[in-house]
Amino acid sequence: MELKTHDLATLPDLNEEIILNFLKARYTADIIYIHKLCTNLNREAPPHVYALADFAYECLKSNSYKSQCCVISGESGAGKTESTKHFINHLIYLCLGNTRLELQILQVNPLLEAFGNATTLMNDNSSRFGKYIELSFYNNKVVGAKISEYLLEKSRVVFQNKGEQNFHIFYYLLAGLESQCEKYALVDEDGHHLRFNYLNNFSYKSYKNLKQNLIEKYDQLINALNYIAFLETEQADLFAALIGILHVGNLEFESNDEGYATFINSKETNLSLMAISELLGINTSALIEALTASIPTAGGRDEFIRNHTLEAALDARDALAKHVYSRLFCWIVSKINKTLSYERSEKAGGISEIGILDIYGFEHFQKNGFEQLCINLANEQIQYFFNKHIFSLEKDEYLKEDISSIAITFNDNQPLLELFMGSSGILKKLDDLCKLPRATDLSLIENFNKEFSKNSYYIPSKRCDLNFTINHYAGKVTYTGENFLEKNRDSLPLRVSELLKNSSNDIISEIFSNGSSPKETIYTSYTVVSILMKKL
Ligand SMILES: Nc1ncnc2c1ncn2[C@@H]1O[C@H](COP(=O)(O)OP(=O)(O)OP(=O)(O)O)[C@@H](O)[C@H]1O
Repeated sequence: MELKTHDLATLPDLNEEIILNFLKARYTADIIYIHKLCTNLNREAPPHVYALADFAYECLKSNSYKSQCCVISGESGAGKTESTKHFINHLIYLCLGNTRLELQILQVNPLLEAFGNATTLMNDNSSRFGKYIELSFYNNKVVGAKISEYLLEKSRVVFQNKGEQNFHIFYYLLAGLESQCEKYALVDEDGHHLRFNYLNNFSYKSYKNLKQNLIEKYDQLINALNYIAFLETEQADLFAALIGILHVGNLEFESNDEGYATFINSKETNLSLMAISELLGINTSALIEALTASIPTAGGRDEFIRNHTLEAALDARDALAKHVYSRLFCWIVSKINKTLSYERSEKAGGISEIGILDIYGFEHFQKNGFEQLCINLANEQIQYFFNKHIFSLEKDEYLKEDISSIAITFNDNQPLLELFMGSSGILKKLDDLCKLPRATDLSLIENFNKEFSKNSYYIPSKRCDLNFTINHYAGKVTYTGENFLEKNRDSLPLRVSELLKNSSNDIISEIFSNGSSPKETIYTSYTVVSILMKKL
């Protein structure tokens, strides 16, 4: 096929066949990524992510160092993360990138993807967090970078839906640390691979075919960690903590005659207990006590030790795993930021920034939970931002020029944002009910149905169940309110966090010594979406 144009939008007819033939022709001719075509606002440049990066860079230079922001959007699997990487790659190319800092910036993505991405039904490498990357420029050269991360999907650490996986890092470690399988208790006393409950869709049969690839990924990860200045001792503590999390998932409990949780003593659970003591560096008999009973807290409601039900013990166990993982993730990001930071005072005045926002795309699965609700709400925010800029501002422009005959209509999603984030909206109700000890997921959904049924964006279930449907800009999505309260509370028993604070694993004790991180308040969903809104 002869390529008459590089811009599909200029073709008179456009269908799937034409698009695929066009892409194949470009691929065969090897003209997909050519940096030099997209420089100095080249008029001949094709519509391309490189051309966009070039445009941002030129605006920054020509606009007296005016900072720029690029928002990348699209549904899950659309190519946002890949585009972000190409965008940054081209910016570095434009700065004639060859400094150590620039090479470090290029290593950030594989590192973050190992810890923050996972295989989902829609994408083998789906981002399970949102990120905003700011590159700082001084005299048109990159002098530093900063990453902000949002709303890591921590529930994935303890459970994955059918056909999905846990965060990539766990599989890289299983392959990469195989030669040290005894140290990490990856095999039992007969030398058989241990099965980890937190990798619920993982089978060692399929792992055999993937192993080589996973080892390569592990090696790349080590390179990236070394390059971004993670010390060897830090890497050892980090990996110990991560494998420790997998062993936490193998702690099992049962309900005794009185309805209280007791630890199941077995060969497997004892092996994991020993591994936890070694890897997470905590006293495991104190851990079992902390998972099966709460002690009174100063000013708290309880005066006596309260034994946990089986459900409460399992929740406490999973909360431990989720909190350790999410704090490790924050720790990694802050460590990266330290390496990539620069002395602001030295360069005061002439600094400008290009920011790139890449969040997880809109999701619509067969079963959608609290995580999908937060992700889709964040995407509604981005849609609102687009509407405002593309339609509203365009409309104002027309009116300014007295062109009133062109009717511009668009679906304004502001009422939907109000439904969620208004002062008596869904998120406020959720937070309010989280404070009531007797509230249940069912009473929460009943409350939603009572309050919001009249809102055209909210459709209650016809059955008396936990489902409700939201009329999103991208279509209707039915959510199940299962575990909404628990996930929004996101609390860690005090005794467990005390144990972690005193851990002999240096990273664990560090990340639990600084009190609760700001994101771990019960207002999780509300806060995160608000922060994102401010960024836009
Ligand atoms: N420019 C590209 N070149 C080649 N493959 C691509 C490109 N963009 C996307 N892909 C393919 O599509 C997959 C999904 O892309 P990507 O992870 O960037 O999607 P996303 O929009 O960030 O999704 P999510 O919201 O789930 O994170 C990639 O793993 C890759 O296989």
